[in-house]
Amino acid sequence: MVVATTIALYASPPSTVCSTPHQITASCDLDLNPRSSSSSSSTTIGGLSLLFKSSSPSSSSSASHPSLGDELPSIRHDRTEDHRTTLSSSFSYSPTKFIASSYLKRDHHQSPVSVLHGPISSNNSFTGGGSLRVGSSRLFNGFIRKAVDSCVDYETDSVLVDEQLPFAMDDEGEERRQPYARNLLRRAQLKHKIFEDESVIKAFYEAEKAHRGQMRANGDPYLQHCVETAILLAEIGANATVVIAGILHDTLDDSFMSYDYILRTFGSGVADLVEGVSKLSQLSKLARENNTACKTVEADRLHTMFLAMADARAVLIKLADRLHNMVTLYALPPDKQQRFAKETLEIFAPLANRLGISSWKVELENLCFKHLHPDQHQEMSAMLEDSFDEAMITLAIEKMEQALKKEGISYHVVSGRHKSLYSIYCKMLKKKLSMDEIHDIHGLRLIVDNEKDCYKALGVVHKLWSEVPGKLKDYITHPKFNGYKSLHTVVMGDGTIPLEVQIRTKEMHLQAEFGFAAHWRYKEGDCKHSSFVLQMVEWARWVVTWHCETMSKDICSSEPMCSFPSHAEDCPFSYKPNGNQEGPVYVIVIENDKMTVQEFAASSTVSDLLSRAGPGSSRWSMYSIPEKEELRPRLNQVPVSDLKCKLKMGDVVELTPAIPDESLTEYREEIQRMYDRGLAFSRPRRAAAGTMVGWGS
Ligand SMILES: Nc1nc2c(ncn2[C@@H]2O[C@H](COP(=O)(O)OP(=O)(O)OP(=O)(O)O)[C@@H](O)[C@H]2O)c(=O)[nH]1
Ligand SMILES: Nc1ncnc2c1ncn2[C@@H]1O[C@H](COP(=O)(O)OP(=O)(O)OP(=O)(O)O)[C@@H](O)[C@H]1O
Repeated sequence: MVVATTIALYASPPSTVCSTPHQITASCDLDLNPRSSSSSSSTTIGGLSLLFKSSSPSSSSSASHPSLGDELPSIRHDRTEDHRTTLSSSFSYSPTKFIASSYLKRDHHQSPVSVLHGPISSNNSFTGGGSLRVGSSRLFNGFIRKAVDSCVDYETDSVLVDEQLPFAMDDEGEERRQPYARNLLRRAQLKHKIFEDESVIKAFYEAEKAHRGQMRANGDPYLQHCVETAILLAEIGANATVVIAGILHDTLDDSFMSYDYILRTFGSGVADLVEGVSKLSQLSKLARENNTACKTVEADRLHTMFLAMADARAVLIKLADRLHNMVTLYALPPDKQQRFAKETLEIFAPLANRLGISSWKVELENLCFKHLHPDQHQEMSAMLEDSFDEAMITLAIEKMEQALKKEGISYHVVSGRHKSLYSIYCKMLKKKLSMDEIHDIHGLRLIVDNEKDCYKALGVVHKLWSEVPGKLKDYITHPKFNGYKSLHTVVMGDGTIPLEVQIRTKEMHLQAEFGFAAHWRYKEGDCKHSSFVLQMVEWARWVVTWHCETMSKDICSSEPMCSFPSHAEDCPFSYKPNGNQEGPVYVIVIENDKMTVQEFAASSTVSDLLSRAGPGSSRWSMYSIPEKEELRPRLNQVPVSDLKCKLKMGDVVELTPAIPDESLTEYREEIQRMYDRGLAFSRPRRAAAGTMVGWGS
């Protein structure tokens, strides 16, 4: 059965809600009525809202987002009834968003990457059928194409998708042998057409073989985790390469499967991504074991390192992996739950935020909150279950639309959101407020054409609802220090619930989502990010956004609505992977079982690192290293053989590898000899002899 899939992107805030699995989308022209025979789900990415609308005779369920978590069991979907829910029974949490947009009326000749676009029609976009449509929009031909050239494997994608597979499928035989696997695959296929892709099916059976017999702590077959991870990726619009890498993401670490095998079977695009995820997993494990994430500076470096050292898509896979692990965290012992939740809150939720995948960020944060502060979580969930008023937001959007039309004010998007549980909790703590004093639990955002319309629309809002005195903020006349512009007001919505309304133009909105006043920076508070970090984040967001763009069958003649504000030719935030060699490198240094994340200037070498470690802190001389490999510092687990070797982002340098007990005497002697030479080297340098291997500094 062919399922037509439409991907729509809206300029709306990332969705945040914790009381309901329903997404409600209001629209003037398109049939986005949740009760119609189409099903849809939304998520946000790159600050964009993505609406996946899938019209299929079988999709009879109401519009719903695939839900995650188990905040509010009373509204849990029956997984047998709703094929949009994820496979695990513990999933029920879902963000909600309310969007009404005159953009829905726009034709489909638009680049889906633009932040303020309406829906992009894209039949079969999940099948990856046809080659990837790189360069189909001017915007894409320009900056993004250049920026991602070196890291996105669109060639590989198209090969995978278009050509005959270089292997014989034996899935029928496999199916007979592993009926549970067949069921798992069928259910994944019901959720996403991409799971009907031959290469994805092949990956599924490879993963099944690789993980056969392995079980998760919650009793599920391991394969289930691989599929759930891939489903999460498919849900944000990932293409076959990423979904395949998602299915195989644990094979390098947890099975017999080798990089070479993945390379031969699926190509370098998939193999490199799986390797990237494996490296991220190792780093994250190191950080977790060393509590590194608790230290702000180091956590910050880790965020940047994650984005910089791997293709941003590997980070996406790692995030999906972590999200599913968080959903099933209940199955681990309490101390592990705490460690994982802490690390997720400190590393992965901010990463999701930086990448603009707010629905994942919200889900991760709420799950962490639940594990780290179960009492507060429960108390707040109960309170919010009463106070969240979904219908009020839908109604308010409708009223606003009607009033704007009546006044002849054209608008682009009216969107609404509930504030997430965790966000409310943080705001209460930060501002020492009670829940009643938080006035933006319910919020609307209106995006209009020009500044004049902002003020006109404000008048409309104040006519519709009564203004809460003292809450009007005119950041247009008086922009914030970071350049943030918008009008904010709080009104009493229908009933007694306050409603925050933000009104801005497209340009102001782009500034608020990306660039200097970007929401992720606002949320990270006072951190002073170097321009390198800012560029890295913007670049990673672009890679991710670009990646989604390729998912949609863009129309070649599409004219970008407005270009990304911070990525003009001379934009200081435009990260150029090849051009910008000046950024620092972050390296993990392990010495005496202590891990630090250190920053080095670009082009620094192992020798620079050793000299920083200093003679007192390490037994290595910066000029020479022992002949015995076991005694050498290790760079990414390999004994260093060249002190001039350049450090790369994310390298792991072990200064004090474990020495086997039985050889201690022998090693001590060698260390002593090395010290003697090291001292000699601090005077005029001479060639190392005997057991030493000499390297120039
Ligand atoms: N992207 C971005 N959004 C911002 C920024 N500053 C404020 N906002 C948005 O505007 C909302 C309210 O900000 P303000 O009106 O300044 O309110 P406040 O005094 O900080 O706090 P409350 O009034 O308690 O919400 C925030 O919840 C954000 O959604 C910014 O610098 N960047
Ligand atoms: N009034 C609103 N209408 C629509 N979306 C909003 C509104 N206010 C914030 N958002 C968006 O909701 C998402 C979640 O934001 P969140 O509620 O966590 O923080 P915030 O309200 O922006 O900031 P703070 O917690 O400091 O008040 C963000 O993408 C934000 O841009």
